[in-house]
Amino acid sequence: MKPSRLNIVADENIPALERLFGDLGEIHKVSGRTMKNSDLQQADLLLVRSVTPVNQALLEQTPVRFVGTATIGTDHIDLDWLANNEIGFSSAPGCNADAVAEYVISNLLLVAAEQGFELTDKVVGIIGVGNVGRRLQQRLELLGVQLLLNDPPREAAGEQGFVALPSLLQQADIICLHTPLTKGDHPSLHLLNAENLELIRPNAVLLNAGRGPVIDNAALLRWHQGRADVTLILDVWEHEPRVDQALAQQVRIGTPHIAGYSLDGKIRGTWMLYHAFCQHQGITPTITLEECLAEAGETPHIELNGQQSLTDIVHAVYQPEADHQCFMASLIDTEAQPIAFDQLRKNYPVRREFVAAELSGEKPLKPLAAQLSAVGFKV
Ligand SMILES: NC(=O)C1=CN([C@@H]2O[C@H](COP(=O)(O)OP(=O)(O)OC[C@H]3O[C@@H](n4cnc5c(N)ncnc54)[C@H](O)[C@@H]3O)[C@@H](O)[C@H]2O)C=CC1
Ligand SMILES: O=C(O)C(=O)[C@H](O)COP(=O)(O)O
Repeated sequence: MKPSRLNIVADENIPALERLFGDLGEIHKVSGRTMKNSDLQQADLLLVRSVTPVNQALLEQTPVRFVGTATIGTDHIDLDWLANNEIGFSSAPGCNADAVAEYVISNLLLVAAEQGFELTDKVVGIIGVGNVGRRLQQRLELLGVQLLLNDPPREAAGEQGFVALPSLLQQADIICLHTPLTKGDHPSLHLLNAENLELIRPNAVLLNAGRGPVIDNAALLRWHQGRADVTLILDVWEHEPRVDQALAQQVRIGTPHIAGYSLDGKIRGTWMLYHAFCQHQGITPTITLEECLAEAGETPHIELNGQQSLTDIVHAVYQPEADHQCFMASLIDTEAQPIAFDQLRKNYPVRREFVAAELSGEKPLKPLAAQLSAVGFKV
């Protein structure tokens, strides 16, 4: 006999679960990393994050009728199996795209300050111009940064304005990877590899906040051992939660797959699943995204005094160095490292998006006001 309330199994690291799904059913929280078929024997609805492979092994002979992943990426989901078994599905496209764009901007401003250059004197190459890449493009363009874009699937669909990957690698001073992990047309697995890493220009910055296996990590390590002039910023790792210790020692900034971890982005992800599930069930959603975000709390307050630079203000909201230091400390015990990786993610401090920051004090003058607005602050 079907229970009158839904049985919902959810990754314990999904925020706002009770707020959004509490009225729809009983929520059973489990570890996403170790979730198994036996956890789902009563489940009608399954809510996951990126660390749970959702496939036949997990779902066969369970009553699950709808799967939601509170993530942009879907490489952990066997979409064909879900479709063939008439199981409803939703991801959360774009939910944390602003967070990733802000992660990139914070990191680039950090490296620019350290190495004494201006972003406006550099060419930034964006590989993968979807929700994340496009938002990064828009913000950098407004800052006056020169861009090169690479996105073969969009180009094949008739969109204009792209360059081929080898040209981008040869010409860009800063390379940002934002492709999904795909294996079909235009596969992105090992998109950067031993052969084309050689094209990267001296003193470049290479940042990956897409998926780890988009760069062949073994090739990256070998290549970088002879190319220490290139600054590496890695948020994602080929075999995470296991991180290649030697590669981690080569990076300027290393983080445990948290580029998208703004509280805003995470709540938006859960809300998008709530909305999609309501639609699937023919229920009218009663909770708005704005209500949920208003309950997020902990808004950053920044008192402007006329002395701060764009970098100071951006870093008052998000400074990647702290994440990097925690990440490096998590590598010390090699055996416990994968567990520490997940712990850092589970206990990630509240990080808000730039738009949530409240600026008070001296009104910023041009050009700072324009720069703040370009990167996403409400000025
Ligand atoms: N580090 C993190 O915390 C996060 C990582 N991600 C990753 O970033 C990826 C991108 O996110 P979105 O921009 O929102 O996805 P999206 O689906 O909106 O855009 C992806 C873009 O990449 C392009 N693309 C696909 N294959 C390509 C290839 N071989 N070469 C160049 N471009 C290619 C697509 O045409 C599309 O325009 C996600 O799939 C996810 O894997 C997303 C959010 C957070
Ligand atoms: O949205 C995506 O795609 C991501 O990569 C997420 O930010 C990853 O977060 P988890 O789902 O692994 O918590």
